[in-house]
Amino acid sequence: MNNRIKSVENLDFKGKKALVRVDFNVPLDEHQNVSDDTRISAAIPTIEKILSDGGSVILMSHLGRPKDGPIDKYSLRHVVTSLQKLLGKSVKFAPDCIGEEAKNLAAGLKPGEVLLLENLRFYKEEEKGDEEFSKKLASLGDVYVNDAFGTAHRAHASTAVIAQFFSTKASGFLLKSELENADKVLENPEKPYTAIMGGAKISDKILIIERLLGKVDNLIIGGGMSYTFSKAKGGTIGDSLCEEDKLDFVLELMKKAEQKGVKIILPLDTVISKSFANDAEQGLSKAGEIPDGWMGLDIGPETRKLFADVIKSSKTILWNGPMGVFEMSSFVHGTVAVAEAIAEATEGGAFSLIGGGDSAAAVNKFGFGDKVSYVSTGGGALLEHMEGKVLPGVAALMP
Ligand SMILES: Nc1ncnc2c1ncn2[C@@H]1O[C@H](COP(=O)(O)OP(=O)(O)O)[C@@H](O)[C@H]1O
Ligand SMILES: O=C(OP(=O)(O)O)[C@H](O)COP(=O)(O)O
Repeated sequence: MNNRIKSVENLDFKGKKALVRVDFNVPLDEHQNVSDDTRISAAIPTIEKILSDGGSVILMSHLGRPKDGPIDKYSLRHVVTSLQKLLGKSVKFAPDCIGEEAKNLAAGLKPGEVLLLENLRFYKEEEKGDEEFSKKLASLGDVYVNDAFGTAHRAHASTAVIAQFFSTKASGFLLKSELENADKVLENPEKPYTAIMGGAKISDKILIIERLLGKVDNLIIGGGMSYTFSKAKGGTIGDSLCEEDKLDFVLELMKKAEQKGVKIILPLDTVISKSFANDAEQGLSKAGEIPDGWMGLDIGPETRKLFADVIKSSKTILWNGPMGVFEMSSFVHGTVAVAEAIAEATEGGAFSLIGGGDSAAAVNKFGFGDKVSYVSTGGGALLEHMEGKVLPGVAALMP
């Protein structure tokens, strides 16, 4: 990381109110309980350092992608219990991230106290990087700290624009250590270098793939991402996830990969389902031959073997995005098979880096967290850092 950026470890927060951007975009179960607290626990060292100096902490984050203002499903209130448990102390909650109540709660914070603000994305100004909104948030604290590695690739109000309103700004422990760990791979990746992409954020991550082509030898595409590739190649994909406006882009991407000598490895078969439900009627189809009225929700057994063989012959492995809807027991097998192959490759000496909110949750859920080299809290952020980009959330911390 750029060594001109201040770190919380070199600051004294005594008597200060630190406004800390964290990434508490965590998976919630059907009862709105946190189902994986990796991202919350990863932010604890920074919070504790500020509190132990005699400062107070105002936490701000997004949760999910709300489109039309406040909605209970995406309320950060749902993370309070987990946060309190991990911190071992009570946390105040502001039901709006700006406005009178947030101001009063922030102003009344005593040293050692923690306040969590409601979801920043309940305001469209957050993603737009609106200056006025940033200023209102900034008025809540004296010092700005960014520890939201998972969101550092977004040039949003709370991750980037806000920094200009502070004379003291710093990276948290998590942001710093994530960048340092990723840099170990970035500097000298041993070959063959294989990237594995899956998940559901297709339009974002398809663009990243293009830029990874200059770095990797193999690119495995699974999960929700793969159906756009199938369709672009002329296949039928039923009701599977697809980014229609990226079909031409994907064809270009495959051409570019061939020119660069990068192997793109796509699924051979797909577990299909009549609806997006664990207990719906299920079947198996060849990739690109999914009948109407069905959707692909996991990679099939032939694909699992194909992907595992490539992974096991790799020396550097970068994985973001589950291979299927791993939250439902019927569609876990692809993600488990890939995690197993990565664990085996790692045991044989490969370096494996796995990132993303859901990917980290999957790896932990299936017990592979300590069988891979490093689990990052960032997915898109990790990939963008790995392609050599300075992330906006990091750039904003430079003096
Ligand atoms: N075939 C699929 N159809 C629909 N959703 C999928 C499919 N495969 C994976 N997913 C979903 O992708 C989500 C994770 O995607 P993403 O956010 O891109 O990953 P990460 O958080 O690890 O960066 C999971 O919730 C998973 O259920
Ligand atoms: O979960 C996140 O990214 P990830 O899915 O790439 O790991 C971050 O919280 C960023 O969320 P966003 O992709 O809605 O901006």
